[in-house]
Amino acid sequence: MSTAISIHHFVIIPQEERETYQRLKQLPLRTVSYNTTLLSPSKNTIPDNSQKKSNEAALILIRHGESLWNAKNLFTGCVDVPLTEKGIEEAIEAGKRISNIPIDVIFTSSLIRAQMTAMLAMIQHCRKKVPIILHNESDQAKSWSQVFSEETKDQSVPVIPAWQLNERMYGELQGLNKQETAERYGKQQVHEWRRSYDIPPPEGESLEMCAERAVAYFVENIEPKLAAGKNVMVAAHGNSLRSIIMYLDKLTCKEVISLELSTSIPLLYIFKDGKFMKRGSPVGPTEAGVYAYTKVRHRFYCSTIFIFFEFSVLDGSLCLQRLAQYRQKLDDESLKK
Ligand SMILES: O=C(O)[C@@H](CO)OP(=O)(O)O
Repeated sequence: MSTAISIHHFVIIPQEERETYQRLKQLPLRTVSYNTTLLSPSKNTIPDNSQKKSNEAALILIRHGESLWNAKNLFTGCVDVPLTEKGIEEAIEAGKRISNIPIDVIFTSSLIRAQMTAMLAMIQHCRKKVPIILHNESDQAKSWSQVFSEETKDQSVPVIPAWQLNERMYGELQGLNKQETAERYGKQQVHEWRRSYDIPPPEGESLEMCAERAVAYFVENIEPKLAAGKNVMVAAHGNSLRSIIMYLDKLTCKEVISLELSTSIPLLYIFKDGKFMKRGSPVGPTEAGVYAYTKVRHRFYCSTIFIFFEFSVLDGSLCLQRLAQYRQKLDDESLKK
């Protein structure tokens, strides 16, 4: 139901950003009418695929929310454990942050924590398309999960599970407590097993070995979708995503050591002309450990205060659009640096 609502958006801009904002205020703006649904915090601007330039696509990477073994501080690797309640909330929150970005296809690992995260996030999506897991474990599984209505297919988003995106196999550390393992083998040794590029944990995979399958899968299966203009979400794991980010950002073996990913924080990349451009997280305040947060955007969120008051629909929507343009401008500027 479309209900008129009054909202006025005051923005207090930090001194050093005021000039840019003044310039942005002069930009010509499309007027839109909002209904109550669209005015919820995560649903203020809805880009449409039809407006998207064909040679450009969005890539969202998301590490799963907190798992039961994350909460117990156990090495998990390829052991298939579900999310905690906190992990579920994190996934829902992540979904709110990306709810305005149209998603054409989702890739997940074959592990339940990544799949839960993708599904819970999609429930928040403004388009309300249904994520459907495409089972490919056997021909029968494929054939038995077919959908026979084009209209229903249109209202769904395919979810492709791939074991290649699984967490790195932690070998004989799986199920051990991280703190106790550090006490037993020494902090330095355990840090090398956890974060180095080429030192594998006992009987497990190094990041390099994990990259051999995860990055190869990304290049062969995910990049072609992006090149075809499809927006893709990848729900995976701390280390499989570290290896993919290493590839996207061309990080060195040394740089990747300090790359840490928070649980369930969506990272956004734009794929354009064969290149990946890192963007800040789509919406929301800064958080410790958010890898893709740009410096400029971080400063913006830290020093800007938003106050909402009742006013008119038109002024409210204009203000929201200007703010979105302002954020975009900050990201574009930060990308040039
Ligand atoms: O236990 C694991 O599988 C991973 C991710 O949670 O841990 P680490 O941070 O040590 O790579």
